[in-house]
Amino acid sequence: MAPLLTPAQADELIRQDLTALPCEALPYLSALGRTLRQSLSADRDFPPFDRVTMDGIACRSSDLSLGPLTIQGLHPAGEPAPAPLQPEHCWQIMTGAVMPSDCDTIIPVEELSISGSLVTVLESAAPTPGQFIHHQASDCAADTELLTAGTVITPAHLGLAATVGAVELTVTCQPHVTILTTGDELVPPTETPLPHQLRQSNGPVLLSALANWGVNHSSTHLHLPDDLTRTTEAIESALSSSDLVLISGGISKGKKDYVRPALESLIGPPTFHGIAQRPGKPLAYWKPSSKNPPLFALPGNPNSTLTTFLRYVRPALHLLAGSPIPEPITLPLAKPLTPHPKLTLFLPATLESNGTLTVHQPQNSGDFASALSASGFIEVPSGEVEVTTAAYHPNNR
Ligand SMILES: Nc1nc2c(c(=O)[nH]1)N[C@H]1C(S)=C(S)[C@@H](COP(=O)(O)OP(=O)(O)OC[C@H]3O[C@@H](n4cnc5c(N)ncnc54)[C@H](O)[C@@H]3O)O[C@H]1N2
Ligand code: MOO
Repeated sequence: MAPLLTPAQADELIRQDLTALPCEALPYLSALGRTLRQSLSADRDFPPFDRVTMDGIACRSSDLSLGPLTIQGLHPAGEPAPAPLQPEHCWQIMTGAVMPSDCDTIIPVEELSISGSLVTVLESAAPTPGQFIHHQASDCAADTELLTAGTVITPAHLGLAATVGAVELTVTCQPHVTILTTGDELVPPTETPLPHQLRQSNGPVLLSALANWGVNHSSTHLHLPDDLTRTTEAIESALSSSDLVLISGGISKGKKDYVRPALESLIGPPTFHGIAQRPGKPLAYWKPSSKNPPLFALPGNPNSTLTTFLRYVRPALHLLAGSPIPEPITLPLAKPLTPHPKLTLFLPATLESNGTLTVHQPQNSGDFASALSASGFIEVPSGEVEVTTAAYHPNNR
């Protein structure tokens, strides 16, 4: 193995070669979680008219000192602006209605005494002219850009798309991801393993980690025996049919670790192999070329596969989607922690309600149970001095 990189050096090598996949147009309701590749602007002023914000009456403030007002009629939401208001009259008005242009004050129904068609303002009320009016264009003027390309679409964004009538959205195509897992010792989760066997779990973890990303229907998974020919054939086929290839296992120094030899025979040496980190030290990466899409060979220990997916593949998915990579957040640790002298540590952690991080120290990279209750993981660079804060990567992004 060549000298080990730092995580930051690996990030640089991964990030310099990845660009966004092509776009497609989708009905807006199918675009949740996808990356927007157009901007969205207000098609009109918002609100588009002076909008009433309380149920009550609309009147002229100058009429209020003259005694009870007479109700001229009802002016609900969804009606065009009403006829001119007669002197000493008012409109019974509803939230969402167009503010009549000859009125200046809204008084909520709670501050009124209504008897037949006569309305008296309660003595306890002190209406101010202009109150309870959401003025036209006060949220934004027509043509204001509200969402930029690169936005990952949330329900609130779809609400905006509906509001501005953007019923078709240009988004990034989903990547077709091929997942290959390796290992003679692994049997399908549906089978009962012999004493020397284990059930295969990294395939399901990667499939569902991608599904969390909305990459549901375009990922495939194949489990391979420890066999060079089978491994080479499966990788060759994956390279020709995928936007991204993820391989788990078979990338260390074992006699039956065939992933690197297979890839070297197909596309040459990796961009890097080995990062000074735990877990995930034997991570290897082949950058995209005319012969291959980007390919990550994730170390097979379950913690190593999941952590290297979250730490390295997830940012790569952001780049392929054309969305910005979320930065980790530096937060205080519930207890100080001693770094490793040579390796960056990734440790499962839970963000507590008081804003501190409780760290779950795994026994080893095969100890998947320690991560089960974690909300994310922390990244602790190598060093000699105890640390009291750490960079936190939440799982859910
Ligand atoms: N001489 C050395 N040996 C090892 C080194 C090293 O630097 N020198 N690195 C160790 C580290 S760190 C890791 S991590 C592992 C990674 O090795 P591989 O990527 O080749 O992974 P495998 O050997 O195939 O499997 C490791 C472990 O994980 C289990 N596994 C694998 N795939 C799955 C799966 N799909 N589902 C569930 N469990 C899986 C497998 O049974 C093994 O127990 O290498 C160390 N060795
Ligand atoms: O670094 Mo490995 O990923 O610890 O088991």
